[in-house]
Amino acid sequence: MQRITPDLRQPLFRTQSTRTVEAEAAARLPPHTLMQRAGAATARLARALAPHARQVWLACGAGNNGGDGLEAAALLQAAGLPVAVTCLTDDPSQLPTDARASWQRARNAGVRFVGQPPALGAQDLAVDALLGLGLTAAARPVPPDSRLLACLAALRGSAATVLHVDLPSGLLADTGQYAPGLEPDAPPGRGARHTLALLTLKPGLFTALGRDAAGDIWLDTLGAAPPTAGPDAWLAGRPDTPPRPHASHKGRFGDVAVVGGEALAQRGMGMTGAALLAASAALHAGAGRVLISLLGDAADADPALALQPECMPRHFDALPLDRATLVAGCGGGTAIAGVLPVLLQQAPRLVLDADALNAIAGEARLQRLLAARASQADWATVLTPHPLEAARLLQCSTEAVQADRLAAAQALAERLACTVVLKGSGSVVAAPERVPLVNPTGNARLATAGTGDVLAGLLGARLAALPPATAFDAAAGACWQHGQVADDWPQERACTALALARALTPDAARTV
Ligand SMILES: NC(=O)C1=CN([C@@H]2O[C@H](COP(=O)(O)OP(=O)(O)OC[C@H]3O[C@@H](n4cnc5c(N)ncnc54)[C@H](OP(=O)(O)O)[C@@H]3O)[C@@H](O)[C@H]2O)[C@@H](O)CC1
Ligand SMILES: [K+]
Repeated sequence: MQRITPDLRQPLFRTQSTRTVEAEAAARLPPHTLMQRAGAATARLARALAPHARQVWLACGAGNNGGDGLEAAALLQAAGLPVAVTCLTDDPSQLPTDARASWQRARNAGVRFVGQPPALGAQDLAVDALLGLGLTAAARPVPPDSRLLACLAALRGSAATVLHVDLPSGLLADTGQYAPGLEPDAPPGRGARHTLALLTLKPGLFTALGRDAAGDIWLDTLGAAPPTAGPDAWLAGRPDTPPRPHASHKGRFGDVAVVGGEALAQRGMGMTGAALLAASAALHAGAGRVLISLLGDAADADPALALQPECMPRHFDALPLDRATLVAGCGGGTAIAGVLPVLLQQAPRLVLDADALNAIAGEARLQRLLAARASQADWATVLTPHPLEAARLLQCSTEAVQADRLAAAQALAERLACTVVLKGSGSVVAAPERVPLVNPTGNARLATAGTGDVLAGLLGARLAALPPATAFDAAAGACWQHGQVADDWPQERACTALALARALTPDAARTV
């Protein structure tokens, strides 16, 4: 069993791939072995998480996830713990074969079966074995049974430590969304939350609503052989940032040019701050030189630029498009559309964010110019949409993007032939013909204006540095570093976008 941390890259498998792993393992082992191993791993972690529990309550569903819970209940009872089980079926003949055997073992061990969830205190432990990999998203004609809903509400609101077996019940393994009718309808309880993933890690644990539902994640492969097929996605690990040689000069770390920051005078909505944040991030992340080209009359940016004298203002026409890494769109307003055709056709390394994405979504010609970049050898293009911007580009709703974030990011990457960072909880990095990646770092402190601009600037710096990173690796590294700085942020200090930009370093070290 291992605890999952952001440092190590991990393979992720969707439901279908996990089913293959399960079938291959089950075929090699005596009957019931996998469930016994799953129950033993659950019992072991349960005891480690709540060594002083006065009560251990296990909520067990009517499938094999429930079987894992029943198996754990038998072992915990045998170890002398005060165990109570609520089982969603009163008739064991309704259980699948393995789960039926575990039900019998729990009975034989003397486990107490209770109809209703018991009251639990903060030192107690609840084990969630209601629904796992067998959960389906299809809407059901009959509403979920009231005992299931009561158990889910008790688990979710519990003050006790909760250990979810394989998946938090109700959460879909592939997407990190809840199945219809099983969404939480109250704020979560204050107890610690853990998930013990079995056989494989599933992408839904790490993106969309999965992070909040799952808490700390553990993996037990149950001794199953690694899957023969490659993973469906990767959980990113700490990026490999090469050390900077002593004999360095600024040319080695590249020029980043930020284009955006529509002036207040343009439409009465000043957005120069966004471009300045991206520029500051690029500078602190180690770009050799940072140029900034503001759109429109930049007079209102002068005081801010004076505070960051390392950033060099440039007219758009004076930018070295062929040599610099361009970060375009941060606070770009409508003015960005005017310079996009030139950027798309002349800038070999390009990060497109915010209003640049909105402009592209609204103009077929810009989409064609974007897709055409793929035919240029060694050109790199990264898009950094949040879910609404991705929805505009895909011409669908935000809900459709969030319903399967991995699939949406991949679809966008294939359609526009570039690297895509779909931002949000568990940012997804996708590129044509690459296995997508989910970022494990970051937290809700990043949900504040300007942090997206910081990410774009950081990405620009990673793309500009030598030795050259691929667009995919630069994007993955930037997401990881951006989130890690927020994860290391001192509790008592406000995490504003500017402070975040200034906490970046060239080597992804912890510096806050
Ligand atoms: N086999 C093995 O050896 C091993 C299996 N393992 C374990 O088995 C788990 C998978 O077990 P599984 O396939 O039996 O499905 P499971 O997650 O228990 O769910 C089935 C239940 O869900 C219900 N249900 C479905 N959708 C629903 C909805 N929308 N809304 C409401 N209810 C819904 C469905 O209801 P039904 O369709 O029958 O009405 C049925 O009652 C896996 O996660 C791991 O823990 C591991 O121990 C390794 C060894
Ligand atoms: K579960």
